[in-house]
Amino acid sequence: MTYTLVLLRHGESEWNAKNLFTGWVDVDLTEKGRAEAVRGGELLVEAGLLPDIVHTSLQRRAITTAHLSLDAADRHWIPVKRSWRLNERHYGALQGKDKKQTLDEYGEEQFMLWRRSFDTPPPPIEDDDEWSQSGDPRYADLGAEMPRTECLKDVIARFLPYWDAEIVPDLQTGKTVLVAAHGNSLRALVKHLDGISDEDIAGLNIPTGMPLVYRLDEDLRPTVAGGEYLDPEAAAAAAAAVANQGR
Ligand SMILES: O=C(O)[C@H](O)COP(=O)(O)O
Repeated sequence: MTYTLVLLRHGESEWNAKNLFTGWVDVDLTEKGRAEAVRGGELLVEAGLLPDIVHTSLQRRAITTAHLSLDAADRHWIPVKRSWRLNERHYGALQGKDKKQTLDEYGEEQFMLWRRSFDTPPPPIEDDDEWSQSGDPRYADLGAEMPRTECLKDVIARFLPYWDAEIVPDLQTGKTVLVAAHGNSLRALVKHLDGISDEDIAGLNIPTGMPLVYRLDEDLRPTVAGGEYLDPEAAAAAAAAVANQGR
């Protein structure tokens, strides 16, 4: 018995296209991002992988990606669960900043610490910053849990309770589970599934709009390390482009 989990990072967003740090800012998809989402759904059909349930973040780019892919796969009707715990990593005071300008201003080492280190968060965002989520009604119940910056370690800490309580039980009923989320919330999940070290996770990048399939054994260990992209060549090229953002 194996469980089937499909991970899908949202398609290209407006701020991916502009090369801006996004985090919890609720930007939309570009036309290219919408096409990626539709293509993701077509790849699911071609692989015979039809999701029975979908989990998304509370952010438009993941919600719309899930909808467009499932629509293309004629699975627009399946149950959906959403949680802030699947949101992108909160990028703190970097939200809204240009990645290249940030690299030029702070240098390679600091840029990569903020972007890919396991446990160094960017400076926190001020509540009156134009890109703060303070006062956003969708996070009203979070209270003191509402992040103002996060490193990957923080994302893992807020993501794992949702994984254990909501996603694992769905997998264990034999459902094909789609998780439509974000570059860094999916890096948190992949790190957990594959047991990637705190150092090595820095080198892992997740491309937009490319379904990544994990078959998990009964102990929730991947039968193939790293899972399998449905379009591996396109995924490798797109992951390299993510790694090079800011350059
Ligand atoms: O929040 C963002 O800017 C992106 O979704 C992820 O960015 P990163 O690849 O620079 O972490």
